[in-house]
Amino acid sequence: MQATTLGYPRIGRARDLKRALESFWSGERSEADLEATASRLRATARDTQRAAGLDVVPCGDFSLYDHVLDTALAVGIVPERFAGLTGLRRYFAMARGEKGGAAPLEMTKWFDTNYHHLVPELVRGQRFQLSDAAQLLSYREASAGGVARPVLLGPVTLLHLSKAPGFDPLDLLDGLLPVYANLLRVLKSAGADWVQIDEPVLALDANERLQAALRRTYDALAFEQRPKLLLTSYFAPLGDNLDLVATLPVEGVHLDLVHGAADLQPALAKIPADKVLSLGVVDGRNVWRCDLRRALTTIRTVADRRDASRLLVAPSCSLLHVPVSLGREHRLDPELKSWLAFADEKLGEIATLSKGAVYGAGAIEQELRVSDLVVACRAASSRVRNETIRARVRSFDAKSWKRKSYDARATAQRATLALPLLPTTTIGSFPQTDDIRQARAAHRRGTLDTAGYDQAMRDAVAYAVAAQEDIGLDVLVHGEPERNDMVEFFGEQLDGFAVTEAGWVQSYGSRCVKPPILFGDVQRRNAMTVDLAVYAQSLSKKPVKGMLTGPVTILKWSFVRDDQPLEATCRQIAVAIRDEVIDLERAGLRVVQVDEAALREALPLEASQRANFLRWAVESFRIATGGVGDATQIHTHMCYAEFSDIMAAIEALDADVISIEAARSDMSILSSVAGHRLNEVGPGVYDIHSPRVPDEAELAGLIRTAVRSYAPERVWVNPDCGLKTRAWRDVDPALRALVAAAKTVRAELAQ
Ligand SMILES: CN1c2c(nc(N)[nH]c2=O)NC[C@@H]1CNc1ccc(C(=O)N[C@@H](CCC(=O)N[C@@H](CCC(=O)N[C@@H](CCC(=O)O)C(=O)O)C(=O)O)C(=O)O)cc1
Ligand SMILES: N[C@@H](CCS)C(=O)O
Ligand SMILES: [Zn+2]
Repeated sequence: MQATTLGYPRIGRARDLKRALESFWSGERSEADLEATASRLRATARDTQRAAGLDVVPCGDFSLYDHVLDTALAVGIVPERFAGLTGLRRYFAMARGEKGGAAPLEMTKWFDTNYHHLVPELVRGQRFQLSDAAQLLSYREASAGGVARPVLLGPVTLLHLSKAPGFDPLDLLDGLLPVYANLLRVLKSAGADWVQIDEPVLALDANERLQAALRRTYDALAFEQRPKLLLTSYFAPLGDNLDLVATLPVEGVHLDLVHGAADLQPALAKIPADKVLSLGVVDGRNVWRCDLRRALTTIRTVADRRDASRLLVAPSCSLLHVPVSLGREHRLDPELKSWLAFADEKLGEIATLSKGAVYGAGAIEQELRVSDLVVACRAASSRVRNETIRARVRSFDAKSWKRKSYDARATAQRATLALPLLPTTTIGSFPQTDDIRQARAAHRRGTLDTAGYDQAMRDAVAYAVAAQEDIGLDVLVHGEPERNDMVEFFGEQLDGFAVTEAGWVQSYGSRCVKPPILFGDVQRRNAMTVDLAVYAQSLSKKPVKGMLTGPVTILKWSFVRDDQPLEATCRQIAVAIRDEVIDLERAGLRVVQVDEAALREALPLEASQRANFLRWAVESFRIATGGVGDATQIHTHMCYAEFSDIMAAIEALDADVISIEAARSDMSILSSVAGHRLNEVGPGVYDIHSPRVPDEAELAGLIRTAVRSYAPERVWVNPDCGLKTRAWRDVDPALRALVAAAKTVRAELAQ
């Protein structure tokens, strides 16, 4: 029995990677500095995992930006437009774009997580070649001090996640497999005994096309001179893919026994006994301490039937999705803290379980007792349940969210808002400048008092409103300066949530989030956003949008309690947001946006669970937004473009206006939107994830595409997402170009 992980957080304890990347991009630090930080981070990850008692440590799980991009580069998938570039310049151009340069790769969510990966671009007749030695180097680096297992993204998942205009990416599999075979040979000759090959497509519902590709792949890779393969999938049960997995010619299989506990018995029956099983019993997606006794029972069930030398104890998935260490949390309530385990604490749990499995429960008696106590205390804690909240939440039913028809609402809204055709707006946030962040940091440290901080935020709002007036936007926002993050900000104010000091998790590249911890019943104590929204509205005659995060997004981007169905938790958040929407309307705001940026990402991977999820997700949104009058215009926003499969649910949200990401994919989302009654739609025309500043002609072209596929009187013009990551020097010209482009197309339509 050996203890292992599938991957470790890359960003470092103090977000060292973020700082190293951003200073490299700004030209302050050299490539050598960046590589030195990366190498130090990999060494620290290895040392930490070994010191925690892990027997096998993964390598190659580190990435400077994204592991899907790394894999694409390793096999030579480089779009033609980057052909003139090499090395890190090419790498980051593909990841983020360059000013005045080619557009970067698209970015999308890694399965149902808040981690974004880049989308490799394939062409017909795509040639592959082994072109990057990163895996080999990381293996050499890691194996110097102990047993290391290289991690590779599998060929089927790589192709499945890639863009292949007009053809099936899996058609290219035969050309790709020899490159993987070469890579495996190289790793073998460097000494790698095992390679972890991640094929999370196996968490998707079984389909013949993927299954055939997986069969073809692992048959082709079943040659003698290669390392043994540990095939992993995670985030959902293998389900109907289990029969396939059980018969693939690989030497080991990982099971996510947290999200796929139902796989265990069939896996034991079907996976041949001579294969290694990796038992993912520690939750790699959430922050609750593992119920060690329960996990040990699971491991024992397997150990009773299998040779222990062929078992691994592991987290359910890579630890990429949880913060690094609880060691940096000094302000968390001690009771709540005692319930938690971040990545480093999870390493300890894995090592303990492996010890308990080898030497018996007696060898970990102390740890089991503490774990039992935590489980019992959490279940009995008065912090978790509040009957008053529960009674109030139960009182909301379909009557509470019924609004009049869109047509009736639109008439009322047109009368009060008096907007032009193709109204222009933004998604909510304006640049989080150094001044804003420093004011917040000073306030946190106690060197700026609350009055001073509030004034700094009001100044930022005034600046944003004046800028929007000057630029000529039609519906304004206050700019969200007071929000460290669109979810954490609400987590700080709602009962039932706790926030961390340093619980950072990578979202994309150098960008991180600090998901709040939703541990108990949720309610709103006080108005959370009304003051600044009212202040912003007082500065302009144009309508200002109140700005809130929706219940599904708050739920999805928090670490959520696992002691009740998500539906019940989401409803509680919905009622709290409803109170805020109503307060904004009462305070005079005529437009309120309730972002559901995470709705698509929250869609369960298993098709059988989707309808139920979509029902309660839609109900939650409608509870949140259904308390206002007809003339109040409800906007929502989603910054994840893959939603052709949830269009009916998006329609059922019945928002008056929805803004959606579209720019990086050349408005291809419009083909899904057309044919649906989505009321009014704002397909994003400005890709805010890139430092590129779009020009007016490019934006006008995208707006023309939009009005060709959707009735012009229902089209809005806006960026893809919030502007918090950009600088005013870029935002200002980009939004001026956006307003000018809207005017140009408006004039064309009037002819
Ligand atoms: C829309 N997106 C979001 C997602 N998930 C969320 N939870 N929130 C989102 O907005 N998922 C999908 C996308 C992902 N997009 C982004 C975009 C931008 C960021 C980002 O910029 N993150 C920031 C961190 C934001 C934050 O919390 N800032 C704090 C400052 C924290 C800080 O740096 N503190 C310093 C201390 C400073 C001092 O004391 O001197 C420190 O801790 O060292 C704030 O504003 O107060 C980032 O920098 O990565 C994320 C996702
Ligand atoms: N209102 C938020 C939405 C991001 S998804 C923002 O503008 O940053
Ligand atoms: Zn967004």
